[in-house]
Amino acid sequence: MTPKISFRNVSKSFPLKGGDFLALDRVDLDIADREFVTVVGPSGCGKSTLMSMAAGLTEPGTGDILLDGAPVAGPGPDRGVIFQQYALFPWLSVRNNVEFGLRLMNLPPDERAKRAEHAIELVGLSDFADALPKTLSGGMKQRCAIARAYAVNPQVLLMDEPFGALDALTRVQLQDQLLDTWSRERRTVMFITHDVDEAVYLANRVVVMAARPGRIHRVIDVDLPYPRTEELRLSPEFSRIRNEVWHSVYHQAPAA
Ligand SMILES: Nc1ncnc2c1ncn2[C@@H]1O[C@H](COP(=O)(O)OP(=O)(O)OP(=O)(O)O)[C@@H](O)[C@H]1O
Repeated sequence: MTPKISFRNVSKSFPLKGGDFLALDRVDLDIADREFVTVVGPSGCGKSTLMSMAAGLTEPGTGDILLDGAPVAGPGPDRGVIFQQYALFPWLSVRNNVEFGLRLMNLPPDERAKRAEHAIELVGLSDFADALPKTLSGGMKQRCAIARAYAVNPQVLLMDEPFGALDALTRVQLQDQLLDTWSRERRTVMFITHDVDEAVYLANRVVVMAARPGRIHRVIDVDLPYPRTEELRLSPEFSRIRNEVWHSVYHQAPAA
């Protein structure tokens, strides 16, 4: 089956004074349709650059990035992008923030309203649909950002440290919320995080990257059932995979 997203021999350099800096070196990765893949690795290993290329916001230097087998040629409504900073419009209510992306799709107003309503319900924000972002907690703002991405009905969600700014408890709650949303309306997800527990809890597979140059170090299968639960999080099987990921992040041999 054609992978949903493919990185084929992707390298990327950025110009630096006195020469180029190789940020990503020959990355090969296939992500299957409806798979949940998390990406971890040391700071500067190129996680955001990789995701930005899948989003069509950054061009690969060499190699190919394919979506359903066709080259990515810029951003598109088939990919929803969610960053750590909530990127909500402060003057718009939750409902209007969620509807914003739909306006660009030229949908009739009643269809727009219906879709926004559904996405807001999906992330559990129905009681706050008319609230302004400044009255919401960080977790609620991020749920609003997720609803906005979902409303456009993208096949792929690209999430760059979306819970990075949240406290530990809110973060865990949003992980459950995201998995609940994903299990009800499954999309292909590529999710970047610095948090090894989060990476294992969410994913089908964890991609561990290494730095200097940025590259894929290991891909670790998370052979644990969904729904993921607190019990599972505290289980020996979870610990085993978590330790394996932790070890491969923190004890990387330098590149040959
Ligand atoms: N536009 C740019 N110009 C020059 N260098 C860049 C640019 N974007 C990224 N880099 C460099 O490429 C490398 C990878 O950056 P990237 O942000 O992708 O890493 P990351 O793994 O997401 O880091 P972090 O975990 O700290 O967010 C870094 O060394 C960074 O300085």
